[in-house]
Amino acid sequence: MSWGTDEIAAPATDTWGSAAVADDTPTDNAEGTAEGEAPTTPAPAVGELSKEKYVSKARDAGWNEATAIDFSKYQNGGAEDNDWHGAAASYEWKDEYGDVGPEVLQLEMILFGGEFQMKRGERMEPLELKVNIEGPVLIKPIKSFDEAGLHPIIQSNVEKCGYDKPTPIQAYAIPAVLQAMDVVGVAQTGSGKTAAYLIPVLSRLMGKAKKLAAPKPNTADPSYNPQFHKVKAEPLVVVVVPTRELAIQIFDEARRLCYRSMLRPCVAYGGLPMKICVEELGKGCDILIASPGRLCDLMDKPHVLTMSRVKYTIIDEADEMLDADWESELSKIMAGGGKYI
Ligand SMILES: Nc1ncnc2c1ncn2[C@@H]1O[C@H](COP(=O)(O)OP(=O)(O)OP(=O)(O)O)[C@@H](O)[C@H]1O
Repeated sequence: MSWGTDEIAAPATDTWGSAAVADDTPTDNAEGTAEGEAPTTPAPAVGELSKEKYVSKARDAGWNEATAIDFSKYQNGGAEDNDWHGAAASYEWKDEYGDVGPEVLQLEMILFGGEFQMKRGERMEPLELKVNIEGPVLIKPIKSFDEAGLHPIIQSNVEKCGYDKPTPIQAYAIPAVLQAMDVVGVAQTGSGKTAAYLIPVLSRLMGKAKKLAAPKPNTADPSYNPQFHKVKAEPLVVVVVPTRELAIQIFDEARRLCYRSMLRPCVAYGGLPMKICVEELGKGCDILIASPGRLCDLMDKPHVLTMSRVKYTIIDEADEMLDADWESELSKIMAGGGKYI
């Protein structure tokens, strides 16, 4: 795994943030097909549905929101708040689906309806447009998401998120990642960096997930029993973030973008009961968003997590993560659990 040589920089007057995507599969091309897509009936637009009705149906159907946890039950200390966002509803995959799962309107309301989740950024227009690119290849920016040749399911999820057009960082980073480049992206805060790496990475994995991903249990099946059916988490994508707030925010975006895909996102961050983390990972995990300390703890439990299938490593807030404080954790993570300093 190497650090990026192509740099995308959008100078701004504001706070800065950065994200680095490292791709372990440099020979692949962007996938743009949805062979075997399951036939679906067109759904009414979310806005036309009665939100209350679908959210309440969703709850009846067992889709769980992030729920408060009584930490006194776990007694492992260290937890400062009592929200466990890792158990928030995400798309549950069944073996019998083809490459694309059917729509679940109740979940769609939760993911894209906006009751629980932050969605489309309203202040994208005034974003600074000055862009610097460094690297051997000149990237032609995309002007629309259509132009990017995304997998249809990711394209549809982007539309459901209400993203009309790519932000500057997305216009450059999406085609670069789709062309299997390692990318270092720097842009002002709130400029859509999360989607800038998640969209192309997920799009590239779609269609290949069946081949690449580890088998996962049918958690949607009522007979699912964690004791017997739990698996080892073998993520294809690891996103490392410095704070739990950021981890939760990225997890939310991943839940939306993974809708109707067999890619299952999970989040793990410090301060939360390890027992619950392990339970969630035991349901299978393709996209792992984690804080460095917790990720290293999990890597020390090879029966819970292995990094052997990782294809993409993303370091969010890379400027902060590359600080000396995180050196040993990052060395371990980048070495994939093998030798590290
Ligand atoms: N193309 C787009 N059009 C409209 N809204 C978007 C687009 N891309 C992302 N957003 C929304 O913009 C908001 C900010 O995005 P995001 O959190 O990814 O920014 P960021 O650059 O990662 O910020 P930070 O540096 O604070 O982490 C989010 O609500 C996200 O859903």
